[in-house]
Amino acid sequence: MKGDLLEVREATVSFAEGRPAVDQASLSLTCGRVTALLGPSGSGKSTLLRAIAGLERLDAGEIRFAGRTWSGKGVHLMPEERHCGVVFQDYALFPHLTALANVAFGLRKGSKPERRETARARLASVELAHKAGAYPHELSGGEQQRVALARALAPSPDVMLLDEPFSGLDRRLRAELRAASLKALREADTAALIVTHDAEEALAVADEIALMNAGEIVQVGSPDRLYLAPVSETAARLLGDVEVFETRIAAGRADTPLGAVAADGFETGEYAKVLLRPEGIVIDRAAGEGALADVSDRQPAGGAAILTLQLENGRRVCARVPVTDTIRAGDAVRLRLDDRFATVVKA
Ligand SMILES: Nc1ncnc2c1ncn2[C@@H]1O[C@H](COP(=O)(O)OP(=O)(O)OP(=O)(O)O)[C@@H](O)[C@H]1O
Repeated sequence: MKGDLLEVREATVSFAEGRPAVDQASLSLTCGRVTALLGPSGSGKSTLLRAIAGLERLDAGEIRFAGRTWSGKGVHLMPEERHCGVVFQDYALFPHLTALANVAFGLRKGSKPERRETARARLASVELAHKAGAYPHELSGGEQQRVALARALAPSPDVMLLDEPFSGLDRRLRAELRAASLKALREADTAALIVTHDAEEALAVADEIALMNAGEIVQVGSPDRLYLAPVSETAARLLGDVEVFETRIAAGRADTPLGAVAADGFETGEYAKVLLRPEGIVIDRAAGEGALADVSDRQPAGGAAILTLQLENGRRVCARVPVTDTIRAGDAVRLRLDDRFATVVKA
């Protein structure tokens, strides 16, 4: 129901000696919202998802939904008691059942005709009503994944957990499947968690992103906030390109070769890092103000071009300009920073 919360509090899962696979991770999921769990391979994303689904036990911490403990001290509800829908990357459809029968399979409530009706509605919600009678081998990869989604959504779960659901598909199909899935998830009003290692995908699908690294949740927030105000260099790099300038705070400001950034909450003399997104590098023609730089390279990137710029002190930075921009390799330019794209964090 709208507003219900799934709360993961300091959840820890260990498989062996040493660092736990999930290390005191905290996260909240809200019904009607999609959260992306983004992190590199091996960071613990699947393990956390499996713990929420009840497929892994917690060593510490707890998982609660709408105030009821699912996992915690002395409590471990079985997966079927959690009312979670799970979609894995490999679809796992029953090969001998039609698309409709696959979707109807997990339904327990209602008469047989009612269950068929619910299954039909779910297939329609992923735009596959016309494939109800097809067997999995007669469906494309993207269609199979949509059937898997419809099957997981059919019993109207409180929580939907999707582990890399769009990988293994080509770019165009991925985008289509993503749009269809998001529509179905939002209509279903469930709390959805989508695991991905693809930053672009996380930015595209999520109302909220949780960044995971080495078992820990390092930051949670809206895509814009995470892009513009990362809490650390690690968090910044998980979501996209960033230039990092090591600096020392003086008079409430952090200096970089491209200009200063306000550094509230830091002491004078403290070491810090300025994290600057590529969009925050402003390029002026050589006559303007700012740090002098040579354009050492220009690479096309679709509608944009990536410039490599060498500052007088030898430091290189990369910036994006529209493909229509006439700056070329060999040009001399001036650079300054737009502090809306800069954040100061502890060194
Ligand atoms: N059943 C298991 N037994 C032992 N170690 C495991 C088990 N499952 C996961 N691990 C380990 O836990 C760590 C986290 O794995 P996990 O699969 O959760 O990461 P991930 O972020 O989902 O990675 P990927 O994106 O590659 O799927 C890894 O070091 C992995 O080797």
